Amino acid sequence: MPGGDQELGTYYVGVDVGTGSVRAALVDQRGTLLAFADQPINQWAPQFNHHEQSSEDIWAACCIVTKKVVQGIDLNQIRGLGFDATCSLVVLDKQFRPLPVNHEGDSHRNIIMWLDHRAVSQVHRINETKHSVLQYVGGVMSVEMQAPKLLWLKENLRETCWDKAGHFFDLPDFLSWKATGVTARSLCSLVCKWTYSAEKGWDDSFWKMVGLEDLVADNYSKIGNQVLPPGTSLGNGLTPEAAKDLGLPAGIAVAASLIDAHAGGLGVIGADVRGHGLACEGQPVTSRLAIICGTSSCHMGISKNPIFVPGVWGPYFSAMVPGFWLNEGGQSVTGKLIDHMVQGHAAFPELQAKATARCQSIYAYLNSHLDLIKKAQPVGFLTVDLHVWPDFHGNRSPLADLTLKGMVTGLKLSQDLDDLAILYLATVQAIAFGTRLIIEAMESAGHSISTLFLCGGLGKNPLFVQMHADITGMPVVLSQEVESVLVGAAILGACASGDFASVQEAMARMSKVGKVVFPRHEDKRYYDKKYQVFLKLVEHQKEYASIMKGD
Ligand SMILES: Nc1ncnc2c1ncn2[C@@H]1O[C@H](COP(=O)(O)OP(=O)(O)O)[C@@H](O)[C@H]1O
Ligand SMILES: O=C(CO)[C@H](O)[C@H](O)COP(=O)(O)O
Repeated sequence: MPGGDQELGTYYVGVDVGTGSVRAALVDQRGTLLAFADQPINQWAPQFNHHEQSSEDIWAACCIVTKKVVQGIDLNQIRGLGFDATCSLVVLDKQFRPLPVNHEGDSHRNIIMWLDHRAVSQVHRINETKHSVLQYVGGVMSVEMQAPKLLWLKENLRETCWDKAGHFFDLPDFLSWKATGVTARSLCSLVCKWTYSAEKGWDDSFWKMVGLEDLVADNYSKIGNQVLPPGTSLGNGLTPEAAKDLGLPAGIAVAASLIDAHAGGLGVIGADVRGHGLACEGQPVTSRLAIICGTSSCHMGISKNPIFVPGVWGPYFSAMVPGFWLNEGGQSVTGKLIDHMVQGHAAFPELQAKATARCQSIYAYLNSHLDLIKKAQPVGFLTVDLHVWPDFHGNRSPLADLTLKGMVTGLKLSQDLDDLAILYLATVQAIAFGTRLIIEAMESAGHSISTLFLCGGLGKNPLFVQMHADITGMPVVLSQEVESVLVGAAILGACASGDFASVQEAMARMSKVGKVVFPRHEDKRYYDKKYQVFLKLVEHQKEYASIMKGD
């Protein structure tokens, strides 16, 4: 059990690999960040819907940020290291060298990213099998999961990739292997993205039915036949080679990893909420929904018994909080959608110039511009005649329809900064309405949610947070540490070190409430009307598709 003085001199390193950058933090036993560093990472999009990265680039970025956060620290005070990452697919050959996942044969690009939608035909065929494992991914497998991507590689890059492959890793597991030499996979990645069951293991019949029987033949050695709960200490800890790369002592405990959204969930969901006037105070932790909002948004709700929510991933046993089932709703592009809408507008250069002149981020500038133009009315009312449907990259939850597209209605001929600001507001609102739709689906299946715990890059945007509160009608809790995903990664390191008896204990000690944003109930009628329009948009989109399909 950690004690007062010991707490001050004991640190963990958390490393978070997001879509756009790698971040690291030095975190103490109270969950306070003492140092933070980040480093952008490369992405390639060689064709539409293909998104690739490099495991060598990502490891190099992990090394840069880790070295930075431990500078000037007595390294003996670091007790554990935890990684989280996006659920992207890393491909290595039998000697653990990168293999190309592209027609160009560029082996540097050996990662098919999570948001890659190349395997559309493969996922359709997988879903047509109606195999029972699909019950545990919301009834429909997503093109963003690993089975369709593996099938795509087998069908499209047989000689250059599939036949030579020795190891297919989820990115979080690649990182823990790189740090320790241990190829064991995390229960989190295998359960959430690879159809593994925490209770029954792999289902041979699924892999045979979808045409990936070769993975069964060698007892799943390429995709993982040793599976450990997140936070378990791996092998003999950090290898001397990885220790040199990262600037850390060899032998320190390294944890079995988590997917990034799940690390965010650990970083926020277990906080002590007493004294904040929240409905979840004194209620089970199952009344909390963690929302991790970066490039995408992930909605993580837990339950004591399995809850089957059509179109919402899961239920996954012990994939985030041990002993609890997890349902994971999601929106494939949120931060990326806001960036896309803003950067693609004709007034973007003007916005950039004005924000730079004021030394503000473009989003801080847009938020203050909206405050100027709203006059006496609430800011959200500026979009009375402008509505957005946000599925520019398909719908992950709860419609589970990757064919859906984005929609905007209410456009005018002007293209000035006011228009840009209002379009940005309507996009933020559309994402919040998408969250409301996911919450409604989870509640009608049996969840009972009263409070949102929001983190990720979009948690730094006060407008995004307020709109989530107003549109869902629920309070939004922000953590004391903005970089809560890194707190989640550090919690893994803390568990691996043995300093905490359980993930739950580490969560309770290390996640802390910061600010609470309450909904403006007086605006409810307006948002209820906008929600009606929101639902009509998708109904109409489906009608258009059906008209165009008809004779
Ligand atoms: N200070 C900020 N203000 C407003 N939005 C922000 C800010 N920082 C990041 N974002 C938004 O957050 C998104 C990235 O979040 P992040 O958690 O870093 O993503 P990822 O983990 O996917 O790399 C960006 O797309 C951007 O829209
Ligand atoms: O599928 C996911 C989690 O299960 C995430 O959407 C994916 O990992 C990307 O995360 P981020 O938006 O933070 O980059």
